[in-house]
Amino acid sequence: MDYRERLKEMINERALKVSDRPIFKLSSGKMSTYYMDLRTITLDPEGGFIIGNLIFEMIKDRNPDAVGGLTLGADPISYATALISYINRKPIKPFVVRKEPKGHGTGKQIEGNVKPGEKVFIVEDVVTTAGSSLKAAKVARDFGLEILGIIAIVDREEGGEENIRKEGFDFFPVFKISEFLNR
Ligand SMILES: O=P(O)(O)OC[C@H]1O[C@H](OP(=O)(O)OP(=O)(O)O)[C@H](O)[C@@H]1O
Ligand SMILES: O=C(O)c1cc(=O)[nH]c(=O)[nH]1
Repeated sequence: MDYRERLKEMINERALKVSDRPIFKLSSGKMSTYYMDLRTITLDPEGGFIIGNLIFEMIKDRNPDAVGGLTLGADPISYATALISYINRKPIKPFVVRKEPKGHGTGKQIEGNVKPGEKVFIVEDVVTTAGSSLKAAKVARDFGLEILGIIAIVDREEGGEENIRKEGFDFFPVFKISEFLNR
């Protein structure tokens, strides 16, 4: 079984929760009959290894300097991709975008070893409205990073892609929700 197939199996077995009533509250405030708890996979040795490999393969030929996104969902994805990139002798640095600038110390909103002018991909576990990934992309762009695109493990196909493209960013989902659910 290839990495994508195995990841799909893990999502079906572990991450996808479905109800006949809209019991899941989303980040946008909307209620949903299903929820993708991808942290059960991104924060897992096999899941992290597979995701790191899949994303590294997706981005390596664009020669990005770094990969990162909005904490918390993006963090294990960025770290896994960075570790796999190093093993493959093509290091891509991870970075973290805080939800708000740090209130003391450095006052930074972007943590990591990135510098203005570097090329980056923004990563995300789930895209619904894309509010979170666009926040990360805009903070990164304002810092001076060049955004090569936004990558999500799962796109819920609820307008996120349109919102991302409206802002002028490319979007590369690994899966669309229609591969898991008929809605
Ligand atoms: O496309 P959107 O409408 O923005 O929704 C998707 C976002 O919601 C979840 O994060 P959440 O807001 O639960 O925050 P967390 O990562 O801090 O848990 C998920 O990890 C995405 O970041
Ligand atoms: O929209 C969200 O907040 C959201 C949906 C989902 O399926 N999974 C998740 O982690 N967040």
